[in-house]
Amino acid sequence: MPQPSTLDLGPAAARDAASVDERPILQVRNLNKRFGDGCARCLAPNADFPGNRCPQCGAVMACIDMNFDLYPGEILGVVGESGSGKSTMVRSLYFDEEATSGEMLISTYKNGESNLLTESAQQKRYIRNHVMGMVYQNPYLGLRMSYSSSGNIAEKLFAADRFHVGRIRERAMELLGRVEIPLNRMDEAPKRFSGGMQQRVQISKALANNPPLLLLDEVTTGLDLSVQARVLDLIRSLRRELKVAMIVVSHDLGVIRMLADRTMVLRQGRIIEMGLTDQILEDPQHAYTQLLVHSLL
Ligand SMILES: Nc1ncnc2c1ncn2[C@@H]1O[C@H](COP(=O)(O)OP(=O)(O)OP(=O)(O)O)[C@@H](O)[C@H]1O
Repeated sequence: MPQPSTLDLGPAAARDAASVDERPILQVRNLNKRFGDGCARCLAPNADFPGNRCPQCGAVMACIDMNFDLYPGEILGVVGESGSGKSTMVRSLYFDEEATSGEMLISTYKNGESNLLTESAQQKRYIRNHVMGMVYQNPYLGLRMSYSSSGNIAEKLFAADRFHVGRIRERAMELLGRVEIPLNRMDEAPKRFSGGMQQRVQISKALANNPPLLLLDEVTTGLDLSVQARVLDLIRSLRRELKVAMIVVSHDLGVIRMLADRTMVLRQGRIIEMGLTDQILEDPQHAYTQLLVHSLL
């Protein structure tokens, strides 16, 4: 039986599979992201060329016709080799990149009837503050390093029109306590914290307004194994307690095995396989997944 390369923590789904509601929290339909304008060759309806870079104009098709659902409280893992489109996919869902086309529906936003990708910039800001949280591999992207940790959380609460100073302080204490930042350090700036602590502050900031959906992009990459294990444990317990749905991008199958109920495999911008994590890791169907699993385990 294949074993994860770094952390041997056993399958996630068997231990804490959340009760999965019928209606997806997130539906993604035909998501496309192209870097570059494209040309007659790559924009043709049945364009066909090896890889995802147009040989004529150099445009990169980073996400091609991606379709998937995510259920409340579910963790969906995303794996694939470098350049397969993992980060571009989550960055497009969080509006860090402008998707070229497609639909994204979230059941708690306008009753799941509005395509978030075509909302106004103002609505997208609202969605990023209320409906989704993002945790980046690089904590400098998610935190203001010279603000205090409590100030980082306050910033997120302000953005959601929560201005009561006493309640903001209480909420910061609650969140930082939950991610095990000592409260006597809550007024310190994250730039003085270790990498693992910075990721924990970033997670607490992303959760400040109780979003039902959290996107995590390689959040434990580069951390020591013991620090990594603590962050992963935190993510699992948050899912259990808060029932927040998550998309977890990682090149580390140990992380995916520990966290994800289902996993999607990306190759050259396309989803080539999706299924229960145990099935993907132990009985991959697609030849590329077999290669990926065997090379990464
Ligand atoms: N700003 C950009 N301009 C042009 N091409 C880009 C840009 N960002 C990403 N790409 C291309 O899009 C494709 C997907 O990149 P992406 O970073 O999403 O892959 P990834 O699977 O996250 O890779 P890694 O695991 O190395 O982070 C790659 O071919 C990449 O070169």
